[in-house]
Amino acid sequence: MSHSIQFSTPSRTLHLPPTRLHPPLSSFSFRQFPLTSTFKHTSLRASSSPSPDSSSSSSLLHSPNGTPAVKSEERSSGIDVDTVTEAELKENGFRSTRRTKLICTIGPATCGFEQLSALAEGGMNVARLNMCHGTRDWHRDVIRSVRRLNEEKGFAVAIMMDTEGSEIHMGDLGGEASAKAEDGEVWTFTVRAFDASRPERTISVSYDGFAEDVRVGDELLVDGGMVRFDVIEKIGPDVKCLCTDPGLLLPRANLTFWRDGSLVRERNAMLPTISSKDWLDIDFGIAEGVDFIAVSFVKSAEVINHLKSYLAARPGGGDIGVIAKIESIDSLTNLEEIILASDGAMVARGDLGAQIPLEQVPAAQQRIVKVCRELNKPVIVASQLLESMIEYPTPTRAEVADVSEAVRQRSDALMLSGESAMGQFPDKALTVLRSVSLRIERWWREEKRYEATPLQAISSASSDKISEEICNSASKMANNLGVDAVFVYTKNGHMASLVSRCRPDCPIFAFTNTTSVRRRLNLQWGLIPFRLSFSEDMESNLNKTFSLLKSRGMIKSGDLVIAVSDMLQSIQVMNVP
Ligand SMILES: Nc1ncnc2c1ncn2[C@@H]1O[C@H](COP(=O)(O)OP(=O)(O)OP(=O)(O)O)[C@@H](O)[C@H]1O
Ligand SMILES: CC(=O)C(=O)O
Ligand SMILES: [K+]
Ligand SMILES: [Mg+2]
Repeated sequence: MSHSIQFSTPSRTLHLPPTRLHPPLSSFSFRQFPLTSTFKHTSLRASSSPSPDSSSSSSLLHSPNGTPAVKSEERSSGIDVDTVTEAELKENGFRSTRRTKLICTIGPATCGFEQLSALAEGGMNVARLNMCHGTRDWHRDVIRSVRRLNEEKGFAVAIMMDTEGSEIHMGDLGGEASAKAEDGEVWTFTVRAFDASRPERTISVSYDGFAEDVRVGDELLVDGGMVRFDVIEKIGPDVKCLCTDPGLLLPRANLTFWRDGSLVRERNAMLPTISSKDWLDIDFGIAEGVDFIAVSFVKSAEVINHLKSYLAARPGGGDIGVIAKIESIDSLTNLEEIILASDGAMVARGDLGAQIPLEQVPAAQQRIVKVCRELNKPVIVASQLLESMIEYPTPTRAEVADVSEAVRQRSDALMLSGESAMGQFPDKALTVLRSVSLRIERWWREEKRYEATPLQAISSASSDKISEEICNSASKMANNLGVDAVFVYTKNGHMASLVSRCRPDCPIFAFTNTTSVRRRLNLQWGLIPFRLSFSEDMESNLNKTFSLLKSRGMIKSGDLVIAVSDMLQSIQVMNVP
């Protein structure tokens, strides 16, 4: 049985494009939705089986006679869903499906096909590549491995490329993994390049103006204070520094210098947010078809707009989401306009904590998460979530509390950095993120602890306003009726993000017809993205979806669902036939 609320939109008042119009009904009409029971069953092979050994062929669709497989991208009548999500749904039921998305930075510890495969099995939704490290050939290999994994094993792992940016950082230590600076040692920071191996106690600096900008008496902080030096002498391109807080120097670590207790932003503040090297990396990202570009050290909305217009003008570039990394004082000053211009934001606490006092980072995080939610942009909480797991197999209690807080704030995604890039326990770290997310989500859902965040209206165009109201109402209805899932049919993903923004109690099945939109949706809270070819006819879409999901055992007769769509602006409530 089905009820539908249709928003009839007389063109006289709302000027919707003709394709959105449907026969005039009373503004809010309930009608029976006749669902045919003559489902055409497509025979699906291993894709419905989550078992690891069968998953290598899991995205292949077999014809009823069991002959040749068709690649997921080529078939038109099937449905693609992430094999791990599918397994989770079947195992735990809809309600306990994880809502918080997980991002892993890929590095030497995780770049092999089997290692990537293990991360995908462990729940990685997005793989991040930090262009500060590695060669383009190395990154290309990782991107291709992830794509192969998606095709062969039925995942929808998205790829996020993170730009290097042109803030001041150390060189790469001539191939060494780290260097230890001891208390009282004198080190040389230099803008000279070394031809051969790195001279002892010498570090190269990326910024040519460094030796001119620093002054004797300044304090030099590596990675926001992991190691500290006092500047004691300047000799041409070399700056002699005395180590005052010992520690490990890591390749390409960020450098800041402080004078009289304040961060010095001299001419380095004028460095371009996107350097010439970054533009080459961006061209590489477009050519390789990455899903997101995360822009480091964003200072204003202009750079985001600039990049977005650059992407829009390039084939395939328009499919790439631009994520603003909030990690500088300027980005906090211009937060709202930056987030409005972007397709999402990252709370990059590592560098942020080097630019503002550490005790201000939690409040900044809360503010960024809140602004993103209000403006309907996905938000990622990043850096040091499980830092101790780089070396140890269990997290500290404090780290678990930090992860819990990010989940409780209902951020869209959590990110691993060194834990997955070069740590000893990448899979265990991912398991901790997954289990803490699930536990906190369940706890808060059961106790109905979520404060009702009043969401401000964000749309200006009238048809967008209708979509927004539909999603707000559908989410509220979903909570009040305790439905099993919200189904959203969306071509460009916007309607799905509007439902996600409401953070309803049930999972959101987002059906879209392109694989690139499907992968991008994988960053957003609570969305379970499916690829499905659908038509303008909601009745046939629903029939097709029910049939395909039932045949895979993902839904069953009697499940209560709410369906919304951006083609036909309607809300339908129905039991699966
Ligand atoms: N592609 C890579 N190759 C080698 N090492 C890597 C790679 N990516 C990351 N790492 C290692 O993992 C550590 C943490 O990685 P991550 O990219 O998260 O650094 P970050 O400092 O948090 O990011 P950012 O440079 O964007 O501020 C790095 O310091 C580096 O040692
Ligand atoms: C992730 C990142 O860039 C940071 O935390 O600085
Ligand atoms: K970076
Ligand atoms: Mg950073």
